[in-house]
Amino acid sequence: MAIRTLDDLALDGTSVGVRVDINSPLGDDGHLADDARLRAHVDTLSELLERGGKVTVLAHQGRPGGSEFEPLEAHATRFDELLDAPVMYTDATSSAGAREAIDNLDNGQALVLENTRFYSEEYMEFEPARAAQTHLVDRLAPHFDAFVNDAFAAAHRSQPSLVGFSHRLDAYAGRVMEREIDVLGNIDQTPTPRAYVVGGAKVPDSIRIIRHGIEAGLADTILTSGLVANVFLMADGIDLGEEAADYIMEKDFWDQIDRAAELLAEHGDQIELPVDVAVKTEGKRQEIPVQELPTTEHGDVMDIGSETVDRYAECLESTGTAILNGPAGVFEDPAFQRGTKGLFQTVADTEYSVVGGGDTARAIRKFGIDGFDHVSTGGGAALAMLTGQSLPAIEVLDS
Ligand SMILES: Nc1ncnc2c1ncn2[C@@H]1O[C@H](COP(=O)(O)OP(=O)(O)OP(=O)(O)O)[C@@H](O)[C@H]1O
Ligand SMILES: O=C(O)[C@H](O)COP(=O)(O)O
Repeated sequence: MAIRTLDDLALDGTSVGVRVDINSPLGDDGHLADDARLRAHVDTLSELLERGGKVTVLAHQGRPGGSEFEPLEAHATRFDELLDAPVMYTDATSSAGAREAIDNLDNGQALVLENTRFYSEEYMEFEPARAAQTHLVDRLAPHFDAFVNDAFAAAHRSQPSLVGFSHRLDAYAGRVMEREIDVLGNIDQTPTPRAYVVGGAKVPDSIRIIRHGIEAGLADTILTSGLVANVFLMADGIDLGEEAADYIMEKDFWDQIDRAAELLAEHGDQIELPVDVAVKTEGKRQEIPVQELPTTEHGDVMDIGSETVDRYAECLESTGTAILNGPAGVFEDPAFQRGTKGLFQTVADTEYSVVGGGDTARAIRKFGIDGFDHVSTGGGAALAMLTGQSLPAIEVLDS
């Protein structure tokens, strides 16, 4: 891949359109509940500003109709605090007013445009050449001298602001994009043996990651946890009880039990399942060996048990690379954090560790776990890369 980076971009009063991904969880009153994605882009934006660029930031927040579909004013205010340069905001994306604000920027000043998804074409996916003709790109491109894409977390979307500008302007990867491509695009070069530590609740995605990891020869061992492990346990013939079965049914994951059974039949020697689990009994955590399931009084299976954490830790001791996606349990509930905390700490202590997933990254921050070699900013994008798919917004940067 030949992707130009900020090292290849000469800046001297240059007007740069920069696509970032600052799509963030919002509090009830619309404030930013987590600014991690904004902080991730500080290096790229500071570098462009310090080197004399006139920086216009494009980004989305939420999805049309969703509760987090909000303006970017709070994001602009936070950038103003995080960056050593003035950051302005305009509540327009490509109107005459927005274009005038871009043209009025001085060297070293930044402007955040309004949520790109307030404009309807932005929530559609196009071939890059067609995306370059959309109104948003058509109106803004003449006001930029160059385009920087730093929005790795949205790189799996072929939406206008992500793939269109690269057809009209010289395009470069920002520092976040560069590092993500470097790490996730070179997983096959990391120390072996490799373990995929797969948990969380997106069972179909996880099963795709596991199959690709094994079949592409990337993963030597799979350590399952979270809801993913529950599905594998059921596929292995374990009766988890009525509540767990109802939950799998409610999530429409019934057919995933067959997918998991196929994987166990083909590659069972590489896939580890929990030996004990934590359930909710009268509101409290209770750990039960898997062989003792189902018990009549317990509720849903909410976490992996301590014995499983120890066994997985032993396995990771001889692992060169651990790739982690998905919490080991319902970590939002204090009674079911133990598995996630224990397992994540062990992964962080592995020789080389890579982490992907929005909730996974949130759990890491919540528990203050340090020591990972790479924490991806991407959820769906990291997942797409780990399953060997090519990402449209990265493809168009390849010159
Ligand atoms: N045993 C379980 N039963 C039900 N839910 C679980 C279980 N274990 C973990 N979870 C849930 O999984 C969710 C996170 O899983 P998910 O697959 O979305 O992670 P991620 O890939 O890091 O996140 P994102 O989707 O934001 O990229 C958490 O909300 C957690 O409560
Ligand atoms: O949060 C994400 O994964 C990215 O910002 C992409 O958002 P989307 O799934 O709404 O396109």
